[in-house]
Amino acid sequence: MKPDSMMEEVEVEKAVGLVLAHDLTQIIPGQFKGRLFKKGHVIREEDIPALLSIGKEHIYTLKLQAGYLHEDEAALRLAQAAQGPNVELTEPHEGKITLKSTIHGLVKIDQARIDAVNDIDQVIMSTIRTNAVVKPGQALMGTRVIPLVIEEAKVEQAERAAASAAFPLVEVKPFRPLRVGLITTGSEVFKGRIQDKFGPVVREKLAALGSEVIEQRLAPDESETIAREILRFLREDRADLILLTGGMSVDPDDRTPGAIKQAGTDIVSYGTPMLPGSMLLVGYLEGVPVMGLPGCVMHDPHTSFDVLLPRICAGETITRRDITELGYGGLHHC
Ligand SMILES: Nc1nc2c(c(=O)[nH]1)N[C@H]1C(S)=C(S)[C@@H](COP(=O)(O)OP(=O)(O)OC[C@H]3O[C@@H](n4cnc5c(N)ncnc54)[C@H](O)[C@@H]3O)O[C@H]1N2
Ligand code: MOO
Repeated sequence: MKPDSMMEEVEVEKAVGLVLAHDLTQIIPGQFKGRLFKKGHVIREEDIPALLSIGKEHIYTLKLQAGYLHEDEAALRLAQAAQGPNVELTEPHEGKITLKSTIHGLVKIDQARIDAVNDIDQVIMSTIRTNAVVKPGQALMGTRVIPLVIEEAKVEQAERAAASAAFPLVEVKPFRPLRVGLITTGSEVFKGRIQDKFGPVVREKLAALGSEVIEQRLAPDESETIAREILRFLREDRADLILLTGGMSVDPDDRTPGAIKQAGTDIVSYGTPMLPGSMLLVGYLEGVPVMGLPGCVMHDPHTSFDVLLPRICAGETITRRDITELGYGGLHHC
C-alpha cells in the first residue's frame, strides 16, 4: 500500500468533527510562526475561517497501515536512536523533536553517523557542531522526517546507522573540576617592569568551565627555572593541568617550548593550525596535560586554547589528529 492511499483529502467545510492528523502551522512574517492547531484537535465549526486563512482548504484523514509511521512517531524513533547521556527530548512539535542538553558540558556528536543518517532519503538530523560548550536547555539536534507518513523500514535503516558505533550519537560530557598550575614566563613580568595581564584571563577562562588555578608562579626567561616549576607543579602540587604563558614564539628570549621539552613532556604538537593561537603547544607529562599559551590568548577571546581547553576539562586526551583537524575552518583572523 502506498502512503498516499492512507491519506484521504476532505474539504475543510465538511471536516467538522474530524481529528487533525498533524500539527498545523501559521506564519505571519515578523509577528508569528508557530502551531495554530495541534495534532489530535477535533475540528469545530468556528475553526473553519482560521483554517482557510492559513491556506488549508483541505485536511487529511489518516488510516495508518502496518509498516508505516506517522511523522511524530518517526521523529521520536530517530531522536531516541541518537539520545545519549545528559540529553533530553522535547515533545513532537510540528513533526519535529529537539534534543537538548540537561547540563553545562562538552557536546559530542559523531559527524560520520550524522552524515550516514542524512544520506537516507526523507529523514533528517540537523545538529550543532561537535565539541561545543553547551548550557542546560541548549538545543543540540533537531530531527524529523519529511512526509507525513513514512515506511517504518526507512526509520529502521536510520536507527541502524545511528547505532553503528560503540558510543552514543549525541551526548554531553560534564566538566571535571581541575586543579591547575599556572607558570607565567617573561622577565619583563618577573622583574616587575610590566603588570601581569595573563593570570586574570586564564583564571576567568578556567572558572567558566568549573576549574581553578591553585597557584600562579612567575618565572624569568630561563629554561632551567621554567622546567623546575613545571616539575614542582607535577610532583609536589599534583596539578591536573599545567599551563605556561608567554615566550612561545621565535625570539632568543622565548624559552617556554624548550623548557617544556626539558621537563620531559611528550609533545603532541608545538604549532596549531588555527589563527589566532598558532604558537600553542600541547603535550603530556606523566599523563598530565601541559600547554604553552602564546601571547594572543591574553587579548583574543577565541583562540586554539579556547577550542582545546573545554575538551581537556571534559577529560579528553588531545591527539595529533585533533590538532590537525583544527586547520580546516580554523582561520578566524590574524
Ligand atoms: N617573527 C615572528 N613574530 C611573531 C611570531 C612568529 O612566529 N614570528 N609569532 C606571533 C604570534 S602567533 C604570537 S601569539 C606573538 C606572541 O608570542 P609569545 O607567546 O612568544 O609572546 P611574548 O613574546 O612572550 O610576548 C608578547 C607580548 O606580550 C607581552 N606579555 C607576555 N606575557 C605577558 C603577561 N603575563 N602580562 C602582560 N603582558 C605580557 C610581552 O611583554 C610582549 O609585549 O608573537 C607573534 N610574533
Ligand atoms: O599564537 Mo599567535 O595567535 O597565532 O597570534
